[in-house]
Amino acid sequence: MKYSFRRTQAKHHVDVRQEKAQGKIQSVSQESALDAVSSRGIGGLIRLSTYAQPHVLGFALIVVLAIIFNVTGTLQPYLVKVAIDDDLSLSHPNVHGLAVICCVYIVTVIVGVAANYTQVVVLQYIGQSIIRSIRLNLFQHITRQALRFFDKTAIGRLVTTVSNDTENINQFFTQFFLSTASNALSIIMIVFAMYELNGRVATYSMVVVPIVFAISFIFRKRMRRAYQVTRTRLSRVIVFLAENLAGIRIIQLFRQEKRQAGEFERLNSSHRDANVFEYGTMVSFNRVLELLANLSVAAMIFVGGDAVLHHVIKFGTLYAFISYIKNFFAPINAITQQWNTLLSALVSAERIGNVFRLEPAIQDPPEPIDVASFDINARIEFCNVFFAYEEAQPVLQGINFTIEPGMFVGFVGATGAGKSSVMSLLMRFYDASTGQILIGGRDVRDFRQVDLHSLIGLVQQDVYIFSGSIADNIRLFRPDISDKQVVDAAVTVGAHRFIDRLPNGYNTKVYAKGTNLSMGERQLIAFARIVAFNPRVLILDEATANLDSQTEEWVQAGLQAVAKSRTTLVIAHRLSTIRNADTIFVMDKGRIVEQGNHEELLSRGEYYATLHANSGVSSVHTL
Ligand SMILES: Nc1ncnc2c1ncn2[C@@H]1O[C@H](COP(=O)(O)OP(=O)(O)OP(=O)(O)O)[C@@H](O)[C@H]1O
Repeated sequence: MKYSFRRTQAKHHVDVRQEKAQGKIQSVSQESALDAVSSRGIGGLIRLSTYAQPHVLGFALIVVLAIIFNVTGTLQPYLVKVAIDDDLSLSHPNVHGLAVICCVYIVTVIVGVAANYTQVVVLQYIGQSIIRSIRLNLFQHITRQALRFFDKTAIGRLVTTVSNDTENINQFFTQFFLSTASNALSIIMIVFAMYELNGRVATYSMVVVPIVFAISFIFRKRMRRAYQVTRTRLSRVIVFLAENLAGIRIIQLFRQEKRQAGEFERLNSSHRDANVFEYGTMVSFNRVLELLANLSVAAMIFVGGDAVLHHVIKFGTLYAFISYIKNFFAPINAITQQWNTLLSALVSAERIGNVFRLEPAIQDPPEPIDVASFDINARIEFCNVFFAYEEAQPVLQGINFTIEPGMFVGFVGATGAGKSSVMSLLMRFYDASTGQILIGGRDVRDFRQVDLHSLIGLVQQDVYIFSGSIADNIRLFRPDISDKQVVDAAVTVGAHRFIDRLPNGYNTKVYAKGTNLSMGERQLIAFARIVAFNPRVLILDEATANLDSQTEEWVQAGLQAVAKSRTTLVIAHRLSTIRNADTIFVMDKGRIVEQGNHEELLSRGEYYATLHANSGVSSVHTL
């Protein structure tokens, strides 16, 4: 394919301008809290360096190895100089001296290679250990966040932080740290060696230093900008990919593949252009430095050659100078190439810091109830509860009810009436704006979240199945739930029938999200999970999908089995599910508008009776 860097460069500039105009490249003030980056600050990196503290000895070893590597590298041209000036230039060349220098040279090469190898391996180990700890802490911190956080945050954004941003920190410790320390040392040693050989010629050589600085200064700004644009565009590609893969069914159902592929292509092309521009800028910088290095060598051949002819320096010294000048540019080039590594580490450290700074919106109380010594009778009370996800959009408006231990109650109402929100508050996924929610007479905010969630089991409409075996999915990877308990739970809810027929029974592998199981089978596994975990309260958000009559019968029987001996709250989409409920709460626009058992509500002839009349022909949701 014919490729034009200039064209890409021009396109890149146009894209950047357009994106700025459209506000896609956001200023810090416009970005979300998670993306806010103060590009110059090194605070984030300093805070993350606490993860490097346990490896101080390892870093010390790396510094020693870097010194050894550089000393051997600097010695080599000097050894050649000694061989030329002291052994070869004599009227009778000193063959024994040459042999000694040859041996010493080989030793320096072997020692240098060994030091470099050990240095890289140790550094990789340290870098990977650091990111392992950061990733683990990030994962734990993210999973502690309240649901409200996940409502508003793109999952792709979090995936990028845990995968890419931590990798950038690794590169900082492994590449930037090693390269900068080692190359800086190399420059110092080369300058030292040059002045040792001949101060005047060394001073002439230093003329290039300000030129190198000027070139670096000019390119630095361009490289930084190019780098930031590339990262922003890569982040967009990842977020787009994550969201589209998560919603792939919908995309396929609505035949949006082509449109989404077009959008993905646009994002990818824009990332490619930014990347090509970034590399183009970097390569131009490298080539300019290389040109300067070669011009310096040419100048040295002329100036140094003249000095040799006038016996100011020896030929071997000229050889050493030429080698040192070439070697002088290599570390400068390497250091400037690390500029991007530093930049990305700075940005990533800030982004990681932004995640760590998030305070979970739902916090455990300082002195939680000791559930082990508290006999919870599982009475549930809502006392004048008001709630809104967004201010000014009330979702629950003065909810009051009491559910006695062991009761089976149903919640019905049109879509958006607030049924699921009631359950979310009971599970303390969110906190009520005002009012109180009590379990066994104790406020839900007085429990540790982990205790509350072991008291209340939740089966949602869309049962989540993890990749693993059926048994793993019933015990949810908890090793203390034995195989017998798993089978007993499945038998209790009637899931054993279908599991037993599978080729590998309880060890049958299921795909992530349970795509190789039917809706009813997933429901039964979710019921078995509840029995295995044995919570005191069960919340069931009944599946809306139509099950065949046989599976529906099994699911109903399963539900009766789990509901036995525990308080059960069912959000019913089919009124048949709650026909026998002790009480039914009928909700409308965030309020409980009716309450009673099936017969009482029917005889009243109001909202529930209308729902019932319509439920024969259509779903409750259509009201
Ligand atoms: N995470 C959320 N963020 C913002 N608003 C939400 C959120 N979840 C629900 N809502 C809004 O709160 C209101 C009540 O929703 P809720 O899910 O509790 O209703 P529901 O009765 O359970 O409906 P359905 O039967 O369709 O599940 C709706 O207007 C909905 O748009």
